Amino acid sequence: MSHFKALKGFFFRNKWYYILGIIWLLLVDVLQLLIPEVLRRFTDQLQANTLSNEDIIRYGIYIISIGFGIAFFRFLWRIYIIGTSRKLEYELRNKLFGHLLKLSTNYYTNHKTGDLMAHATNDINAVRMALGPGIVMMTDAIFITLIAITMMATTTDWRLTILALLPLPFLAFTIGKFGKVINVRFKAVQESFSSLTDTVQENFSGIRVIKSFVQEDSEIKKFSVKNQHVYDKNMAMVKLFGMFFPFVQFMSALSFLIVVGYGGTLVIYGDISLGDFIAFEAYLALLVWPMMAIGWVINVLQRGSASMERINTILDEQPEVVDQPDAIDHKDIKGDIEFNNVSFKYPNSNEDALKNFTLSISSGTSIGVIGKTGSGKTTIATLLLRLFDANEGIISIDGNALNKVQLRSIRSQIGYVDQDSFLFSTTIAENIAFGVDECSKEEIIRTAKIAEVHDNIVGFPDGYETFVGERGVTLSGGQKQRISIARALIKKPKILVLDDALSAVDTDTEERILSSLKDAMKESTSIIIAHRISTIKDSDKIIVMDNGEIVEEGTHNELLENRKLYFEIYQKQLLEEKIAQD
Ligand SMILES: Nc1ncnc2c1ncn2[C@@H]1O[C@H](COP(=O)(O)OP(=O)(O)OP(=O)(O)O)[C@@H](O)[C@H]1O
Repeated sequence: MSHFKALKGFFFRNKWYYILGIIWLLLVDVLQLLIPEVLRRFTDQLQANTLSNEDIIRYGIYIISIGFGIAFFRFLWRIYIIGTSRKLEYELRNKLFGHLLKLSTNYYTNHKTGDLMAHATNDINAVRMALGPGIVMMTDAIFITLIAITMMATTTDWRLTILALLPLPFLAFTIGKFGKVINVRFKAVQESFSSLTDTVQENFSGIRVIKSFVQEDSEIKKFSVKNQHVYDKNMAMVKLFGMFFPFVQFMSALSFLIVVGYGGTLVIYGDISLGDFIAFEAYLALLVWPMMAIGWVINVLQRGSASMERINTILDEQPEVVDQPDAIDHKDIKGDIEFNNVSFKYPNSNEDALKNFTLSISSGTSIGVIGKTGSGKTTIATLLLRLFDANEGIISIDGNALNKVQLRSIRSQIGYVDQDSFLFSTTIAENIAFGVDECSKEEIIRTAKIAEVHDNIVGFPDGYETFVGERGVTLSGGQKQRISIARALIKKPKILVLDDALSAVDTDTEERILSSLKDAMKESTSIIIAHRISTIKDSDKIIVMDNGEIVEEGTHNELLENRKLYFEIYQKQLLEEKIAQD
């Protein structure tokens, strides 16, 4: 339970909600416990033949008033306790999401999205259940049990009380055991269902691959197997509950049998009144539910505590890349970039992605980066954005080492277009304006024009208000890339990084984009990573990467004269173009 300590701030802020909620809850219990007393007096008067019409009305009013009081205070405790647990869920979810977004990119390499989603849904829900319904049931069960037993023993007969309660500890113990099995089976149901939803999600996302490989029948079969698994797990649960409820009823019936037998004898011999007998039965009926609840409460609290532990593990996780205390806020980056003897290995890799990498880029110039796949091109951008910190060497902007500058000031002044061109499921306008707090429609259109995507956008039914993704239009790879370029440009970045961002665009459009960019980005430094020579040939300087190192550098013409790797790539691409034209 110590894992809940992390929530002490929340409890402290909301202590009055919990305290008042528990008071309302106890009031409901007191009112419930009054009913047997009313029944006792009513029956005794009935038996003694002293019941008048006014008495009947009076007892009726008591019962209705108690019923009304129970309903009213039950409403209050639900609002105070269950409502507060919903508030806890809301705050915890915000905290977890905010924290997860602050963690470094490496965290996401090592953790599956499905697991993170499970923490954000199942674990938070389990904590809410423990600290809402769990607390209610525990308080309720303890209070009702204590008062009902005291009332039974003091107002009726202590021997009858002991005998009637004999089956109950056994009942509570067996329910606890049942609870454990229920827990295991419930987990199995959840796991099998989560695996089924993963399959469905993957099938829908990969529907084009399934269709083009004619794999519908095989996928349906695989789905069927998983569905059968879910069914089997659910049936195991159904069978367990099928035994659970009759068992509880049988065990509580044993208690009632004892009361009927021994209590009936006590009534016949005049040791207790008929009213005592009726009240006793009513108290006993009130006890069955706490016995059932106690096993459930233990499970809910255990599950909540385990979930809180998992959430705490995430919340204790620290971002790997952070601002140093003396990091400066470098507001007006000029764009001079230096990589000085930089070496870097990804955390879960044995190979250097960059080796002794040294490169100097002056502000306002453009540099083209080309090389084989996996040669370290993207890693240059990754390190410049400080998504990872280099293991050795220094990277600096305008003479300031990157780790001496605040992350926010670096990243906000770099316009990065990544290879995936990921867009959010919202309008095209909102996607373009993603990186800026405010901007005019004209500004959005202006950048879309530079990125040569304006004509495509106005061709969509809702223009700039067209939804992208599942709820809207499906964009071509080239359209996505150009919207991503507009998204980077609208930030008016001091450094622009295009990472293979024109690969899905035809060479004519590419030429137009590059020439518009040249005008728009006169003051900025550009790093253009590409596989096609046409994308980088006009850059002020080109570097050729191989195996994490620069193997050639110079202008397009210089590199062609070198007749090395760059020349080879050029020749190959010329040949490919020729074949394509023929
Ligand atoms: N997150 C990562 N974890 C481990 N290794 C990685 C990671 N990202 C890249 N690598 C490895 O680092 C090396 C350089 O990768 P990088 O993405 O920089 O290459 P690239 O030249 O941009 O390739 P491409 O042209 O295919 O985009 C590769 O060997 C790659 O497998």
